[in-house]
Amino acid sequence: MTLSAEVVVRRGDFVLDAGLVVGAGEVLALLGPNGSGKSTFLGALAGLVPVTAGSVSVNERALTRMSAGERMSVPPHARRVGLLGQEPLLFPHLSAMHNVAFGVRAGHGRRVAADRLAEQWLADVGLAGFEERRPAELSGGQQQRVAIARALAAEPDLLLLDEPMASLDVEAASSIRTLLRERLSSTRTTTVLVTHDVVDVVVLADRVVTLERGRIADSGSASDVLGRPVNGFAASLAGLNLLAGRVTGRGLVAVANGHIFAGSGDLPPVGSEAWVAFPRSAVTVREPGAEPNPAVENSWVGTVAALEPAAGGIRIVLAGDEVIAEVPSSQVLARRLGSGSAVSLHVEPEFVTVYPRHGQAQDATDWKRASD
Ligand SMILES: Nc1ncnc2c1ncn2[C@@H]1O[C@H](COP(=O)(O)OP(=O)(O)OP(=O)(O)O)[C@@H](O)[C@H]1O
Repeated sequence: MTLSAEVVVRRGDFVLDAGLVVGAGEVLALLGPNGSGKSTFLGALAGLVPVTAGSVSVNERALTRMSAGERMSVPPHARRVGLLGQEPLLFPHLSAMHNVAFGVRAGHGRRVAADRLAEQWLADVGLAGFEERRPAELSGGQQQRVAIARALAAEPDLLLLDEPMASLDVEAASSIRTLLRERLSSTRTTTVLVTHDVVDVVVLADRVVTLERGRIADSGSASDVLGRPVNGFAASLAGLNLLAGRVTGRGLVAVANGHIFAGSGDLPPVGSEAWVAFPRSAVTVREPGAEPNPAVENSWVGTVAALEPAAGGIRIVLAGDEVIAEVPSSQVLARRLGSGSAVSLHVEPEFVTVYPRHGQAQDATDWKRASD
């Protein structure tokens, strides 16, 4: 089933004005900073949030048509659209099997064999033997498995996933992610997945769209959007620093604060605007006193504004500098770094990617201000 949506939704001062096409069986990840309109978009697709103008259809079936001459919206329960959020929202008084059987009946519109199919679904999500348990007798991860079985058993034309792993611990999230991947590909369910987790994108998504302030900011394959980001949100999700600059020489880009970066990639001509991207983890903190020569690229001095936890170490946030460094905690301890410490930083050119910047009015940190 192919989803086509082009909607305008007004919520107070906020306006969502965005379109999506998701191919049959495709999993599209919808990313964006807090408040960019992801849940509003899912709500519009599910029929839970009123659409001001535009249309939503799945294959040839219109779900919403809002124009000057027509106001039509299929109610949520009649859309054949499944919605699964952070919370499993199971019926507490029903057993796991009856929760799933409810989904089966919703999809098939009849009672026949619902329990048998539900049993099969529970086995498919790794819960054989748990049929008679009520939600309160299941772990959070097991409850989410039941919710996935219930949603997919209804054979929805479109499945909407709103951060389905966000409230699970790392281990449960990982197994639910694997389960979703198997089930979505075997059922070829057209899916829109909202997430803040890069692992969800890498494991589940065929394609990625980023939203910023209610508009589509970028779209493409996961490797395009995360490997060559054009906004700070996607860069941050990918663990990259992203700086806007201008090409000053072959492979050299001067960024806003005057630092020069040498890198490689799809090099635009001298004088044109370019992005400079490099992993936060590729930034090294040098010994104090090893002051950089300002004439040498990729080295600069900063002041530590804050130290934060990061995967595998400590994130160094610099004062008045967009660059973030993620280093092993041993480096921070050895150099006794703390708020206010001066640091000498460096990134090897082999980690620096340069690519053209076409007419993007926003700078890489705009999204932070937008989500404040
Ligand atoms: N019921 C509502 N009434 C009015 N405005 C709302 C309502 N719900 C959300 N908004 C506004 O709509 C905008 C988009 O919110 P939305 O929840 O869609 O963003 P999001 O991208 O899903 O954010 P998050 O990642 O934090 O969940 C925000 O500015 C929010 O304040």
